Amino acid sequence: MQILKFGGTSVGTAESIKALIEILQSTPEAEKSVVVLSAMSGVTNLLLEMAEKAYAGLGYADDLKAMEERHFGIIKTLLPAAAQNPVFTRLRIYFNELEDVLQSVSNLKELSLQTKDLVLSYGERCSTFMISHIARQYFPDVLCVEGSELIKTDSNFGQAKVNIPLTEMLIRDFRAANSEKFLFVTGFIASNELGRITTLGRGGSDYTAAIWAAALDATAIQIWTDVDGMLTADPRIVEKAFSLPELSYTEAMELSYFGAKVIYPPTMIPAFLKKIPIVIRNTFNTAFQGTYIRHDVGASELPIKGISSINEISILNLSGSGMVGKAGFSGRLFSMLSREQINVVLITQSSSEHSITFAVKPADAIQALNLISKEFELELQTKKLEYPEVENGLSVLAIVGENMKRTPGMSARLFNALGRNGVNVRAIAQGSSEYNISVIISKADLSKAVNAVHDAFYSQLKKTLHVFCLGTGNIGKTLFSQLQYQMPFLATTNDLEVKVMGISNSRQMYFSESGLDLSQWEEKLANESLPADLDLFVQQMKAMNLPNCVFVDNTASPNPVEYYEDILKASISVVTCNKIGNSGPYSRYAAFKKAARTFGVDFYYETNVGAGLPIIRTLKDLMLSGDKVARIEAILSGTISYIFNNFKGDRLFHEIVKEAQDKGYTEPDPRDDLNGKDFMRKMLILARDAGYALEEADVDIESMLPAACLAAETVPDFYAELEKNKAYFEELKQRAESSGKVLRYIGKLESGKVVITLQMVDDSHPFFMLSGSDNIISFTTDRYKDRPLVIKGPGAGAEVTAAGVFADLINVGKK
Ligand SMILES: NC(=O)C1=CN([C@@H]2O[C@H](COP(=O)(O)OP(=O)(O)OC[C@H]3O[C@@H](n4cnc5c(N)ncnc54)[C@H](O)[C@@H]3O)[C@@H](O)[C@H]2O)C=CC1
Ligand SMILES: N[C@@H](CC=O)C(=O)O
Ligand code: NA
Repeated sequence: MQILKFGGTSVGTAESIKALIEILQSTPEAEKSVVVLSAMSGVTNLLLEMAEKAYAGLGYADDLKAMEERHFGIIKTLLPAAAQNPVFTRLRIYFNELEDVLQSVSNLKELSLQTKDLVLSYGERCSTFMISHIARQYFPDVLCVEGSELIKTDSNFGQAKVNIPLTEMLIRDFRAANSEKFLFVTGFIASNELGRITTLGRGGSDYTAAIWAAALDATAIQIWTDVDGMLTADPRIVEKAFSLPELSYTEAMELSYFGAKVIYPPTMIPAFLKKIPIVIRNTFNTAFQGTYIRHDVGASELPIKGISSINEISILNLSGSGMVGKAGFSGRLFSMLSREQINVVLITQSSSEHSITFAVKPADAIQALNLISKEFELELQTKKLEYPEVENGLSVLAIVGENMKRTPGMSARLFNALGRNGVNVRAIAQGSSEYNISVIISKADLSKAVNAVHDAFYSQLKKTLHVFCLGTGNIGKTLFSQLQYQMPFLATTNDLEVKVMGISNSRQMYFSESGLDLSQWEEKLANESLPADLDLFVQQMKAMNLPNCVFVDNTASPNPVEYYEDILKASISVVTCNKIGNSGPYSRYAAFKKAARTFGVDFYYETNVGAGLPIIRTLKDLMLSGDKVARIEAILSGTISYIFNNFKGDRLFHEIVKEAQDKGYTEPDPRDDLNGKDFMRKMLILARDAGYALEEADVDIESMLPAACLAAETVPDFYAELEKNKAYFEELKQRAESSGKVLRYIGKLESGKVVITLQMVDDSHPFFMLSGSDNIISFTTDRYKDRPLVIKGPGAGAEVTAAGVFADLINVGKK
């Protein structure tokens, strides 16, 4: 025998009532079960409003009419004409009674809790009578039951306490006397010893179901609602929240305590005591098999069951020497609050006993403050206690699950996710049951925090990186197409999803609420963009306050660099291929590193040296493991490498430079390659990463260009000068070729000094054999002393560079 309870939305429309009937029809032995019904959705609130209007002397006739019409509409739609009359008649009686009650409220200007309960009772009475009659069309022995007569309570109207033994006896007797009937029972309402209507408070119809289940030893309670059971988090906050197949009672309790509104577990206690399983089902999606809440849950793969949250909370902090070692202090505090019906949501106490922090609903905060002022007047006056202050604008986030008890590292995972996302934790509480760890955080961070924590715990889901990209040139656009192409691969092999939330070039910027469709970035920028404004771009990125957020700089501009430190300090990781940041003043380079370390985010710039080649990463690993770099020798200009590798036979120097530019090897301004500046930047960055605090002026560059080329004021002038000086380049080439050598532009770091020189090397030199845009780097270190560690490969070009940026992004995502 089961109890089936249908909530307000499940009885709210003709469609949903049809669905309810279908559910009953497909329930095996439905007639043996008991159906408990709520009022039609919105009706309870409407009744309350009518009562209040009557009390205020305002008109309520329209509302009453609307309520009547809603019910009558259902009757006309779902009952054949011949069956309608008795239902109309009964409901008219109810509406007349209700009108009389409201009229007296209006006349007497008196609205007691008792009267309110009476007014509210018409919601369940109307819906249950009506639906039981509709059900009669399909089931022969339906009986509508005024549940209020069987559930006996005290006279605490609005939140009456049930006399369980008496109620259970009445229910059992009633059932025995009607054993052949299919019972449809009003939820929520009960009566006191005088037979006056009372109500059961929050979650009242669930409570009715649980009471009936316990009284009749039901095998299960089905709670039919309008969502897919209990979810891992509030789906309005977390898009990826998913339905839980199974929970223990305790987990359901903990989860619902903060938030999850599907059921109100305290009402389930009668079922809990008798170990009756509860299943939450969706009237509008019967394919969903339900969330089971039961005593004997199986082992779960999930590290936690869910994340619950309270959007708005206030905290009070009480501190002072008067508390230390004072037995009974907290007892006095909390019993006083409970006496005054102030619900304390969470408590933390420092082990020094010097302070207690507790959280309450914002509406209770001022009252709590006043009560404390009174209760501890003496202690406050004698300064044994500090005057407490209320802090508002806070939220609670809690992770819940029985598995936490057995698994170490759960809190580490929670705090790591919060820390990396710059969520400051104001207070922490862990239930001694270890089923729940709660943190108090700023309300502005709640959504980011819940999403970040959800990503951190449910690793079987894709983690989402929220990315903001500057630059849509050579590298930027290649990155977008790689991202777009690799999206499915990322999802399957890396459990990662990359959402580009904002893009900008130097002219326009565009933000997306839900992540940009990368096949449309050009149209979006062209048609739906704002004028580019870097300041605003960064502001907006911060304001969106998204979890796992990354800023990507694919420009060659000094401007974005000004924001890196600030961005890192906002707990947003930075990935950059722009070398200007790391090769500027050393103090700024150091500040980036420090900000990333302090705020627990990543600052990745692999492509600053050798494009996608793993140079920065390799050097970092060497340094991390305590190795010392004695010497670095390298060819790090892909452009110059390409030029020297192709400057052969009768080819002209300036033509090959143009070719390198067309192939995307050069900087946006190719002069930056040929004048050695780009190479200088790379050597400087390497030297700094190797532990040398060098500045640009410390790098000695031998120019490979005649002075006139270096002086060219524009890029076209530069090309013209290169052409004019073709004899110079020709002579260089001849000299090298005639001695069986090749031209190489080589950087060297040794003893803390960096030099970049133009050399001619023969085939005995390790840098002799290069082709295309190859870079080569050799590290001589304490460990790689006799034979250096060498990395070689294409060191320029859009594909390899964008791929390096991409890899940096993925590495941020992996954390
Ligand atoms: N080409 C290569 O092989 C490699 C290039 N890089 C670096 O990649 C970066 C980008 O190079 P390219 O894509 O070739 O340059 P590009 O000139 O093709 O594109 C630069 C983009 O940045 C945008 N931009 C400039 N200032 C901006 C600002 N203040 N705000 C927003 N957007 C701005 C421009 O509108 C353009 O979309 C450079 O820093 C370069 O050093 C790094 C490694 C290798
Ligand atoms: N312009 C650069 C590209 C890589 O940083 C080069 O030619 O090496
Ligand atoms: Na690299």
